[in-house]
Amino acid sequence: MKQLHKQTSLNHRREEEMLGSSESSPYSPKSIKHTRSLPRSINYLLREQRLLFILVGILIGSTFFIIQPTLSRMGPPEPAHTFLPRTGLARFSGTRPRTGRVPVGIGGRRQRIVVTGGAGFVGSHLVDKLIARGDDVIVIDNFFTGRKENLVHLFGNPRFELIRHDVVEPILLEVDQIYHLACPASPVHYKYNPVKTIKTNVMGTLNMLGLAKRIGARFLLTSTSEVYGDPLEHPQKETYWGNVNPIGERSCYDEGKRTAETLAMDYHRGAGVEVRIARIFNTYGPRMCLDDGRVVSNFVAQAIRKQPLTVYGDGKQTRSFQYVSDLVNGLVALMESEHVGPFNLGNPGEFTMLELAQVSYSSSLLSLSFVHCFCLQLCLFLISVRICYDMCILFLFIP
Ligand SMILES: O=c1ccn([C@@H]2O[C@H](COP(=O)(O)OP(=O)(O)O[C@H]3OC[C@@H](O)[C@H](O)[C@H]3O)[C@@H](O)[C@H]2O)c(=O)[nH]1
Repeated sequence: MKQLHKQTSLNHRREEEMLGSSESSPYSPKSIKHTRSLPRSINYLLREQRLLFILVGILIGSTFFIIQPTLSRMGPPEPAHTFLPRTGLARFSGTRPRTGRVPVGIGGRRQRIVVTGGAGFVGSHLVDKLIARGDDVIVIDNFFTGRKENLVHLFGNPRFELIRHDVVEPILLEVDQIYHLACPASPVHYKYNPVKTIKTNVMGTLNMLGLAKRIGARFLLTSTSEVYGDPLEHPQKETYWGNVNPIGERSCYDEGKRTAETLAMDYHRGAGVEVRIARIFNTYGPRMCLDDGRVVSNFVAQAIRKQPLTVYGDGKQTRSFQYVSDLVNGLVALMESEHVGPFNLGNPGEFTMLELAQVSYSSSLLSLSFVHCFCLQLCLFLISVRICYDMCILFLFIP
């Protein structure tokens, strides 16, 4: 401590001496530099028209920065499929620019879309379509019936995000469109926990409609043909109000979806939310679970396992079946249209469950006979190759 103190005092003294000497000298190096460098820099600027070049450079730079935002607004025309929301924010801000305010560096033309239930059978096909056309897609799913395998091919895609979230809880996101699919749809699954099913339909739809209202997004509800209950009219038009049992085993789904439709229309009429309502009829296609419990997957699973096909009741009840890609095209077309709905999405051709069973049975026979045929031909080919080989050995090497 002592030594340190000593050194400090010595240094202090040296500094004082240096300061004193510089003050006492009338020509300190600093002041000389200052007085001489100022006119020299001005001279340098004025020589060889340097100042002129600097001014011209500033002029060109400012012109570019003034004109550039105007040019970026005059971008190429939007592709036919893009939709830009005209509600919500437009009402609050009077005249909303078509692309909205987007941070620098983000392409303002792409749409940001939420798909609830996007890891499910229909949802994952919808996500594929939206990603393929160039949109940014956020999937919300609680994986009750949805599976990550349905979306695993999109995991590396920078325009895709997956959030594990249950729609019965609120969530805040900034998007242009909301496709609301989240709800178990197979009778086996929705009857498994009926209270949860109706909660998902009511609370989940309420939360997503609240989000749509808050951010000015367009909202599409995937309702169901089951809102017609046990219909007394065939085929069912959208104007038919249905024949639904409010206390039955299926009511959690039927009445849940009917309430969801009511909520959508109330938000539309009361809060000006742009809604679309699709009533989806029976659908089939890839990514249906074999244990889904619906008639198509049941028949396929039974045919593969060579079990008898189970037809419930007398088998005379009719259904129509559409392929999943047709449904997805319909959902997107409805979202982009001006039709609020409700709008039936299905195949117009109906047939009975007995007819479906017959078709499934003949198809399974066909596929079996094809496999058998192929195996038989393969065996014959291998046997003939072996015979040729033996014959060659016999004639060439045996004297
Ligand atoms: O193994 C089976 C399964 C089902 N069925 C019958 O096949 C018919 C279709 O039943 P599904 O379970 O496939 O589907 P449902 O038509 O009852 O409900 C469906 O309707 C439309 C969608 O929106 C709903 O998500 C879905 O629940 C019913 O009459 C059912 O009794 C069989 O005969 N055998």
